[in-house]
Amino acid sequence: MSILKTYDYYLLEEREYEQLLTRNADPSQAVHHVVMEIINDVKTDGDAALRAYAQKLDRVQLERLFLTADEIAALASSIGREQQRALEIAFANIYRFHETQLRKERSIETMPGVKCWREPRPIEKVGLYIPGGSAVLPSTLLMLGVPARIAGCKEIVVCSPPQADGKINGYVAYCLQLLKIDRVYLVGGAQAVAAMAYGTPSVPRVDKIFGPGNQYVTKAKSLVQALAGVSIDMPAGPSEVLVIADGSANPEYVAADLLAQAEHGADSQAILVSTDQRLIDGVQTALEDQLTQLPRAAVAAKALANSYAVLCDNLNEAITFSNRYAPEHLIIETDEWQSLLRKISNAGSVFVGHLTPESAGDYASGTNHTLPTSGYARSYSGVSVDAFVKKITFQHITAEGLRNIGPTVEVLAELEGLQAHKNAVSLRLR
Ligand SMILES: NC(=O)c1ccc[n+]([C@@H]2O[C@H](COP(=O)([O-])OP(=O)(O)OC[C@H]3O[C@@H](n4cnc5c(N)ncnc54)[C@H](O)[C@@H]3O)[C@@H](O)[C@H]2O)c1
Ligand SMILES: N[C@H](CO)Cc1c[nH]c[nH+]1
Ligand SMILES: [Zn+2]
Repeated sequence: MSILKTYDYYLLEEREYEQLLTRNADPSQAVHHVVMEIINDVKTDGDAALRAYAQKLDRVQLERLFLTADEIAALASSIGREQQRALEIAFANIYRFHETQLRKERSIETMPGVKCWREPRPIEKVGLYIPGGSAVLPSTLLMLGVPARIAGCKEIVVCSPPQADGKINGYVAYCLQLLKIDRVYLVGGAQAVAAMAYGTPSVPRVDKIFGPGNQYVTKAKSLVQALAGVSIDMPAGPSEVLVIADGSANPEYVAADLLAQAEHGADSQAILVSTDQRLIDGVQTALEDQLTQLPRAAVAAKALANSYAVLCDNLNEAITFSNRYAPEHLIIETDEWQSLLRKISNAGSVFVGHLTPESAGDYASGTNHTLPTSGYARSYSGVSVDAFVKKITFQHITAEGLRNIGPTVEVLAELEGLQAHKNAVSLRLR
């Protein structure tokens, strides 16, 4: 039995091609309506709405909506040394990769005496959403908290769904300590996004909201961006992977990489694009074997039911398909990977060679795992330090500079009919 339905690239009609590229559509607007109601409730009722949704959606009764530094420290102390060490190494590698992103830019003299430059300034208040529905992801806290710290953000608000005991996971607590964040809000889903967008008596309003999440979280981020005037990092919804593999690939590795994203959630998608039918057959067999070994087999099996394989004639076609799909993660498992890199135009993060599992980037190699999904890799980058700063432009003009640039500005102001603009220059040239 084949787990992945296989399409022949050559036989794809345009409409079918389009359907294969579409994911997480909400045609009945069901998610939209649910999320709109949650946003309105939080906006109107504040903390009371957050408590009610914690009860309804997370099955937890909460008095206080946050944990203090002492409570975080107690939870963090419960985790093992091996796990602490792994989180510390991940923290250090993520820090090392991201700190170079805050490089000072050069000042440019566009004409003699006319100098222009840009300087970054941290976004003052940022909100980080750490998913906690089907799996708790402490790694996501490192992926968001490290660039926020490097950028110098003054206030870092962290929200994550409460566990059944009304607390958070000890690994998340340890990451909070590594990041020197001394409070965490026990709020999940769309209600967390709404709380950070509007503010409630307990949860501070922020200037920009970051973080991945399920379809409710992702929808809430796009809605509050329009309704509350708060910025967001990007649409970072259910995880996706597209693997390009040829006859040189190991089917066991390919199957493992597909399953690694499939186990995130039933709405995840794992796509195999190959030039070799035997490789596709081998991956199907390996998927069957490996799936039975997974604790989250039921979730992964559902995700694979939304997934598929595409058989192409050559690697150029494979890249063309991938560029149109614009995957969150692209893995290239072929000996030819070097010649393909320059042809990649749309992808969140790329993993090349047979020994580069995507899991390395999910946790510890240093790159960021908060990435655009659902085709948004066509126009968005993943999270980086840049996302936590604004870049302000500056300029200084000398007397010589004004003589050089002034006449041009006068002509342009005149042709736009904006006399006051022209005067601001002419007065200084007199
Ligand atoms: N793109 C990325 O960068 C990236 C990174 C990490 C994780 N992810 C994705 O993040 C997602 C995490 O999802 P999750 O569900 O595990 O955690 P989550 O924290 O995003 O969502 C859990 C919350 O969803 C809300 N919710 C659940 N059912 C609801 C309903 N019927 N109506 C309204 N709200 C409801 C609840 O408030 C709950 O607390 C996964 O899809 C994973 O693939 C993406
Ligand atoms: N693959 C996820 C991004 O889509 C990130 C993650 C966190 N933990 C494991 N994986
Ligand atoms: Zn992952």
